[in-house]
Amino acid sequence: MIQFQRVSKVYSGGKPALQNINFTLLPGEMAFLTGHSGAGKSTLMRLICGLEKANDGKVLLNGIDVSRLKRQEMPFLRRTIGMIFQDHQLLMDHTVYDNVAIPLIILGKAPEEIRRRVSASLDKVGLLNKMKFYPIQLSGGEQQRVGIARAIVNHPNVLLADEPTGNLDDKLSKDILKLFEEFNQTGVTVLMATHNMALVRHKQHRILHLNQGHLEVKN
Ligand SMILES: Nc1ncnc2c1ncn2[C@@H]1O[C@H](COP(=O)(O)OP(=O)(O)OP(=O)(O)O)[C@@H](O)[C@H]1O
Repeated sequence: MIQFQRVSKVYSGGKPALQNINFTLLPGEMAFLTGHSGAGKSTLMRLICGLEKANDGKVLLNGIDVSRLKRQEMPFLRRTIGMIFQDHQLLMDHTVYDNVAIPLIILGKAPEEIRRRVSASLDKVGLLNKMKFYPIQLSGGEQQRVGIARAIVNHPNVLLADEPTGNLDDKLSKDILKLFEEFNQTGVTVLMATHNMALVRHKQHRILHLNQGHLEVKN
């Protein structure tokens, strides 16, 4: 579950990026986070995973106040979250397999478990046959799917995706969205930021709309 209680964020020297944000995303819920460029979408995502701290209010993730966690407690929090970025942040000098394996290597998992989980993740995103490729040998959509496989390899119960379809055409964007919906159907809480209203318009999921740092919850 993700809960924001009267959350505000101001970057030093700037105007408020988020003002008095209140919402709850229930376990297993899926929602879109929309808004114009600079509305505060990335800031909100970064607050959930502890990459930024709120100036005011509480950000609760599975009941834990993220803004009060100590630096050394952060890795425990991050294990429960899968993060996907627009620019996917893959290591270009590592194979697809290695990129997906990284979170598990960091956690010190046994090689056999790593093999099993990486294969399962790559299978889910349809890239099992490309595990030995390097990211440069893949299309933009495939690279994005490697980033998704890496985000789900540790079985997170929350998936945060910040403009995951930003660089992709309509067909690929719909494919990626379908993938998130499939994860959501297995009980994963999903929050996906996008400025692509056409992509989300006919979907049933809740829309959290940011307008200059203020939240307007639609439907
Ligand atoms: N590290 C930072 N330091 C100072 N100001 C920042 C920082 N990051 C974001 N901002 C400012 O906070 C506001 C919200 O930015 P944010 O990146 O959260 O918006 P966004 O909705 O994700 O935009 P986009 O769709 O363009 O990615 C903007 O005014 C931005 O300039």
